[in-house]
Parts: sequence; structure tokens; C-alpha cells
Amino acid sequence: MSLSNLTSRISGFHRMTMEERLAAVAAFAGLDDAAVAQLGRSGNIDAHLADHMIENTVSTIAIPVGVATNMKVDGRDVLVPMATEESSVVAAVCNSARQCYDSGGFVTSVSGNLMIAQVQLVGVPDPGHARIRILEHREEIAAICDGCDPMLVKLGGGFRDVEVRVVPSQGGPMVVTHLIIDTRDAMGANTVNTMAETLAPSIEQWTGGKVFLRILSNLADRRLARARAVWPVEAIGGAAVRDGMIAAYQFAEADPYRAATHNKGIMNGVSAVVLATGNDTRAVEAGAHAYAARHGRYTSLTTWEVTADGSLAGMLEMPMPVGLVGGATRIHPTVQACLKILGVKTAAELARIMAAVGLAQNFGAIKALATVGIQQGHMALHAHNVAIAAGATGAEVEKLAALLVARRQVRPDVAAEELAKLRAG
Ligand SMILES: CC(C)(COP(=O)([O-])OP(=O)([O-])OC[C@H]1O[C@@H](n2cnc3c(N)ncnc32)[C@H](O)[C@@H]1OP(=O)([O-])[O-])[C@@H](O)C(=O)NCCC(=O)NCCSC(=O)C[C@@](C)(O)CC(=O)[O-]
Ligand SMILES: NC(=O)C1=CN([C@@H]2O[C@H](COP(=O)(O)OP(=O)(O)OC[C@H]3O[C@@H](n4cnc5c(N)ncnc54)[C@H](O)[C@@H]3O)[C@@H](O)[C@H]2O)C=CC1
Repeated sequence: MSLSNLTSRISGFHRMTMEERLAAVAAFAGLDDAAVAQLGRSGNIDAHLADHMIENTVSTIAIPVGVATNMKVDGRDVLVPMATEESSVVAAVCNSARQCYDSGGFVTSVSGNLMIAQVQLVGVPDPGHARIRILEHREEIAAICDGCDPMLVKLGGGFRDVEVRVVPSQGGPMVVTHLIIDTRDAMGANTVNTMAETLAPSIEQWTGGKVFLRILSNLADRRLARARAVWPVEAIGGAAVRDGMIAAYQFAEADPYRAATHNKGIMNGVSAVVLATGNDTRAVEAGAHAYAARHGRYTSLTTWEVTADGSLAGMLEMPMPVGLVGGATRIHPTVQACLKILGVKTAAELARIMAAVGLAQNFGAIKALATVGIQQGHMALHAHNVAIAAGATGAEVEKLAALLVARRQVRPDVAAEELAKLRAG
């Protein structure tokens, strides 16, 4: 049962105990006992499963899963599981979403579920001619691709288009075929790779050239997710805050050194949801950064503007090749529980929520940067890690973290000194 009429706007969620938080999430998402038990176990992956997931397994590594509150996406309240090792990332999303909840939250869209597979052909003296010869075989190409995955075709996916480009290279012109495939609710890498490999001998036969690489492109620019939101100026602390945030965006837009950090902040949010849902973080990261450089200059993935009424409007558009099936998504029990929390039925819905989280994360970072600076909020939360690293245990952790924040010196040497004082009474 999904209790979608419940609100994600939960004040003070961070002050609850872990058990209370899990109970609240379970009530919100209508989780069954098995999902609750799975999320409640901290070392929650079975050794046998781990041994089968990758090669040469010797252990597992646990990363915390936090839940972002206050998110409203396309009119639906949603709690978002985020797997990350970095403090303040989840808090930033909660805080940013809180400030646009009353103005409607996030509006999202996707361009489709289209993935691209590339087939690299070399050794043709007449590349332009070869290009046209490949395009003449569109119907055969469609049949070969769809023949690789009848199940996908049955689900409404499969071959959509073929494009062929002549790409100049140091070794001479290459003829690069792009297969455009609708992979529905799968990320689709394995699916499209199989198609590219199966098609390759035919391309060699049609052109007389030699095929080398047959692999998807991680620049998944046919699978874009978009999010936008409007923050009323009074909800964010006034026009000076807004203008500082616009200046922060303009810096990222103009300068690749800043854009890399700006986009890293966006990926703090996106990658955390990608990981919590068992998707491929490297695929999404690679796509994001390639997309940010698509015009030949690396720039911001987000855009920020002032609306006619003086509000702050933010937009994010980026490739989001993620799935609900395939890869590790169906086999990891915690991933399954996280997907239940999200209550998504399609890969597109998941991609849309990820875009909303990325935008929220960017808002939180640039607001902090344009006002009090990143250290105040981030280091206050990171102080817990510094306290633990210094050896604090139990109730000492909170006490020592508070002391470090009060001294405005969140450093290992100061932590060691304060811990010794604390213990000496
Ligand atoms: C950290 C905050 C949110 C504090 O912000 P604040 O205004 O001091 O927060 P507050 O104590 O007034 O609380 C307001 C709300 O924030 C949330 N909140 C507040 N505390 C928590 C918490 N402990 N756990 C969960 N949620 C929390 C929560 O929703 C809370 O509402 P409430 O529930 O109390 O009604 C803010 O300073 C912030 O967003 N900072 C940015 C943090 C950030 O971006 N971190 C990423 C790591 S830094 C980095 O890697 C990226 C970067 C920055 O380099 C990217 C870039 O350069 O662009
Ligand atoms: N460069 C890259 O990004 C690469 C990534 N990978 C890995 O590939 C994996 C993802 O590949 P996939 O093809 O997604 O996985 P997959 O091959 O495990 O599963 C996809 C299959 O699921 C079936 N299916 C069942 N229900 C479906 C539905 N509702 N919608 C769509 N398909 C459905 C389809 O027949 C499809 O062939 C990830 O683990 C990724 O890490 C692999 C190679 C390269």
C-alpha cells in the first residue's frame, strides 16, 4: 500500500533516532516487514550474493543510506534514499527542498529512454560512400537489433533509428554507426552492446571495411532528465542571497575550474540516488561531464535565472541512463527496499527524481557558498566524522563535535586535544 497522501515535508526528521526515522519512512512508503528488516540491518548484503555480483570478492563495504525529506516532484511528495559517504549532502537536499516546497517543489521531464551504441568502422577508402551504403540497410539493421532482444521489443522497446557519421581521426576517417535503441526500464548497456556486436559483421560485409569497437556511448544525450523549480525570494532570505547565487552560477558558467566543482556538487545528489538504486554511478558521471562539455567548453549543468516577480528559478538538464531492471538493480535487497521507498514504476520516473535531487543539491551548495560559506554547514556536520576519527565513542561524539564547531576549528589535532580534556573531566 502506498500512502502517497502523506507529506514528505517532515520537520526535524534529523533529530529522530534511526529507528524512528525508519518507522516514519515505512509508514510513508507502505514498506512491508521484509523491506523494513532489510533496511534495519546495517551489514545488509549476503556474502554469497556479493561473491556472485563481482569477481574476486573478499568483503563488502557499507555506505550509509540517508533519506531526503521535503521533496515534492511533479506534485507528488517523495522520500528519497541517498547512499553517500559525505556529510551534509542529504541535509542540503532536505534544506533546499524545504525552501521550494510551498511554491510547488520540482517539475521534471525526460527526453525518452534512448541509448546509443557505436560501431567503429575503419579501412574504407570511400567513407562517405560507405556511410550511405550502411544507411541503405536500415530495415535489416532494425531487424538484427530487435532480433537480439525479443523481450525488450515485447515491452515496447527496441530499435528506433540508425545514424552514421564520418569522424576524422589521426589514422584517417572512420565511419561511425550509431544505433538508437529504446531500452525501456533498463539502463541498457548490455542490451545495446549485444546489438552492436551482432550487427558488426554485416557492416563489414556491406562496406568492405574492418569493425573494431562495438559499445554504447556514455554520452547518453537521447536520455536526458530535466528538473526545474522556483524559489520565492522571501523563502531564501532575500534579494541579496538570490543575487549572490546568480553570481555563483555565472562563475560556473564562465569558468571550467569552477564548473567542475559546481557540477561535483550536483553529482553529490545525483550519484547518491544512483548508488542507492543499484545503478551505474560511473555511467551517469561520465555522461554528466561529457554533456557539460558538449559545446566544446566545459560549463555548468544547471542554469539559474531571476523570474519576472523576482524569484529564483533553477534548471538542470543532464543525461540520466538509469534502470529499474538489469545490472545489479534486481538482485541487491537494499536497492529493492530503496526503490520501494521511492515508489517509482518506470526508469523515467526514477531519472526525473534524480534530476530534482541534483538541482536541490546545487541550490544548497551555491546558497551556502554565496552567503555564509561552505564550512559553516558542512563542517558542522563533518565534525562528527572528525570526532570519531579522533577516537570519540558513544555520547562523546556529539559533545566533541559541538566543541569543535564552537571553537570553529574542525581539525584532527584540535579534536585529539579536546577529547583528552573531555576524558580528563
Ligand atoms: C548543512 C545545511 C543544510 C545547514 O543549513 P541551516 O540553514 O543551518 O539548517 P537549519 O539548521 O536551519 O535547518 C534547516 C533545514 O535543513 C535541513 N537540515 C539541517 N540540518 C540537518 C541535518 N543534520 N540532517 C538533515 N537535515 C538537516 C532540515 O530540513 C532542516 O529543517 P528542519 O527539519 O529542522 O525543519 C546548509 O548549510 C547547506 O545546505 N549547506 C551546503 C552543504 C553541501 O553542499 N554539502 C555538500 C558537501 S560540499 C561539496 O562537496 C560540494 C561543493 C560545495 O563544493 C559544491 C560547490 O562548490 O558548488
Ligand atoms: N559503458 C557502460 O556504461 C557499460 C555499462 N555496463 C553495465 O551494464 C549494466 C546495464 O545493462 P542492461 O542492459 O540494462 O542490463 P541487463 O542486460 O542485465 O538487463 C536488460 C535486459 O532486461 C530485460 N528486461 C526485462 N524487463 C525489462 C523492462 N521493463 N525494460 C527493459 N528491459 C527489460 C531486457 O530484455 C533487457 O535485455 C549495468 O550493470 C552497467 O554497469 C556494461 C557495459 C558497459
